Amino acid sequence: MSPLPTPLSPSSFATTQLSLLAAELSAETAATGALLASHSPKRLAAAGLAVANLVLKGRRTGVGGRTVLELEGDGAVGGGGGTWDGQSGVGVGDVVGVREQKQGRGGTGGEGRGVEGVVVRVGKGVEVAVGEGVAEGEGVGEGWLGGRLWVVKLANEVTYKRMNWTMEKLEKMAESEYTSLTRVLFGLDTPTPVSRDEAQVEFLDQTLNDSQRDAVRFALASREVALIHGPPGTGKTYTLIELILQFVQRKLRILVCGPSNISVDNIVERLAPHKLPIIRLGHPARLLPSVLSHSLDVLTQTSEAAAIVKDVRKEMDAKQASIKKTRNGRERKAIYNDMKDLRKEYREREKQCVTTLVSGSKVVLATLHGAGGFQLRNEQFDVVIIDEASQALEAQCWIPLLAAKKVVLAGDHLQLPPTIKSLDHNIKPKPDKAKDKPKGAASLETTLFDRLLTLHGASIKRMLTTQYRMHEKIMRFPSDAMYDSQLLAAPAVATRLLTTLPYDVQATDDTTEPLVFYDTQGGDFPETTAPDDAITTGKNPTKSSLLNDSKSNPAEALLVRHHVRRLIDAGVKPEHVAVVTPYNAQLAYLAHELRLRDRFPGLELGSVDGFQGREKEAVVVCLVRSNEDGEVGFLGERRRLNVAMTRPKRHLCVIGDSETVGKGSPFLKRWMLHLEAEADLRYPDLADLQEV
Ligand SMILES: Nc1ncnc2c1ncn2[C@@H]1O[C@H](COP(=O)(O)OP(=O)(O)OP(=O)(O)O)[C@@H](O)[C@H]1O
Repeated sequence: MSPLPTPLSPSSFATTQLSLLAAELSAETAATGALLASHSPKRLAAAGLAVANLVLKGRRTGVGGRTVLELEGDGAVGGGGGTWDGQSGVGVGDVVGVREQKQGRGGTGGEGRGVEGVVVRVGKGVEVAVGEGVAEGEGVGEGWLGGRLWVVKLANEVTYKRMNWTMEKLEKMAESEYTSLTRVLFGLDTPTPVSRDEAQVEFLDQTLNDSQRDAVRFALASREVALIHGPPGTGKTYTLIELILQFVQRKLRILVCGPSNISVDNIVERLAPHKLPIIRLGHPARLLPSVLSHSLDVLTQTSEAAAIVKDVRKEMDAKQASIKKTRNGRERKAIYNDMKDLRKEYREREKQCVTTLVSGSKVVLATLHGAGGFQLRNEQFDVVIIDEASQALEAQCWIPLLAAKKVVLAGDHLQLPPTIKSLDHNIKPKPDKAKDKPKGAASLETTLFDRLLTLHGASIKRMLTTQYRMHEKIMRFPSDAMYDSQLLAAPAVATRLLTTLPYDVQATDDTTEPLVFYDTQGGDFPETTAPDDAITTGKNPTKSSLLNDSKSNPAEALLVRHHVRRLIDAGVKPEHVAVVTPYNAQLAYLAHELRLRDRFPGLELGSVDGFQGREKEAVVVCLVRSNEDGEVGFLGERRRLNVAMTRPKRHLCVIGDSETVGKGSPFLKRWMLHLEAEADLRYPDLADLQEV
């Protein structure tokens, strides 16, 4: 990352962001369009981008009067092969298309009728709240919705609107309008130095460790900006809860945001027991059930403040009933007019109710996107806290920041940044948009967290150093290679093994060993490039390849199966084991060729990127790359490897070719040497891995 000029003009920053965002949306739309045009629903499903072979089981009216389609796997087709298994890449909150799945061979995802909607639930099936396009009477057994269906992720243009609006506002802002926070965040001013005396704090939670206390003190004392750097498992959220309580004690009003609903709900859940007046903004369908009692939408119907709304609702219902009774045209018209007035009154009272609820809350929580809603338009906050800030686009962070006085960002810039499609050279934005991309501009991958560290240096940051997740031996390499050897394993986790799980696990070579390395060097475990219909048909040179020359390694996949079986045979529950690999083609191979999930129900298979923020008792990491040229592709991104190796609590098993991988980068070389020296090193024999 090259250092950004200091200081940076907010207006030219905004101009650059607007072009980058336009290129990103265009890349996202182009990628979706190309995939749909060139692949069958089944292939897209196999790659985790869609769910195929569904049927409509029912429909109901959801929150906000929207139609919710309840879809389930088609029993006639049987399991596997791309049917819904609860673990595809489609998740709650995603914008998706529900489409007719044409029968027969050769059909692509671009064919068939469809509607757009938002996923509101996933589980055995998938539920989608749809917008326009589903006829009222259309339902099970009728129209195209009565046939076989599939669900595919689409580009979400809505998420760009608020970012664009925010950047346009910043672009046009006169210098005299900049807040002191804005000036500091662009390096026009330096942050006010923090004096030690200001930072006397009586901690409410006595269990906070020293680095957590330091971070809280610093974030309380800083005037404009504080970064809390939380490496994996170091209690970032734990620390933020104390910080929020301390701010509230100081009579400050707080807005807490995160890039995803789950990041926000995580905080709501942990804040709830403290009985503060808190409000969670956001569509109830997208919130965790456990936080619904704090949802603004729900409170607008159930709280005391909601009484004024209820009265009008009753009157409206009564009028509605009286319309049915009267046949006189003039009377009807009069009632309709009354209804119109009542509806207006209803909306006004609802707005008033929202204002009462929001302004009465000490802590408001919303996604970064949600913070741009009408509910917060005239609200002032003393501090904005952004959790998982290194997973958020900077333009997204500015949605709550334009009017803020102070910001606390929590995150880890040494894990993966948000995924940026326009950086993927396999996806070409439309030619007319491509020219908008400014030369040498910062990338969307540079987060606010990164940029501020480069701009103001480590003095605006405090790092949490005790981790509560990994066995000491699992932690050692990431600590040394990524975090300046600063991590410490909390005593409760430092020596934890699978054999001390709270159920019976046999002591074996695997369960008593926190770090295992199967070195597949020697050429018996070669990688392969996923066969891809976009490549093999070669009909259209612009169309996108489904797995983007994703790699798989069938022999290493057998080794994964072998190791997972050994763990499970020793008594480890499948739900306590995850297999993580950077390559989607390998995931598809494990899921569909070896059918690992069917064999070991509860076992989780995931991509490294998708597993960020998660943890498991035992994790098998399969590196896949094995070739003579020492090509490692995106294994070369050390933040990705850092995420992969910091997910397990008690057992990490790495499967990889040390010869190939070690050539990839100095970081990978160092990791391979570390594993050879410190792990239980095994040289597998392909002959032992066949199915028995
Ligand atoms: N001071 C502490 N004493 C005891 N346990 C702690 C302490 N701080 C954090 N923990 C525990 O460590 C675990 C991780 O905490 P938390 O979820 O807050 O971490 P995080 O840094 O937000 O996680 P992630 O790495 O997923 O971002 C939790 O189980 C939490 O209870």
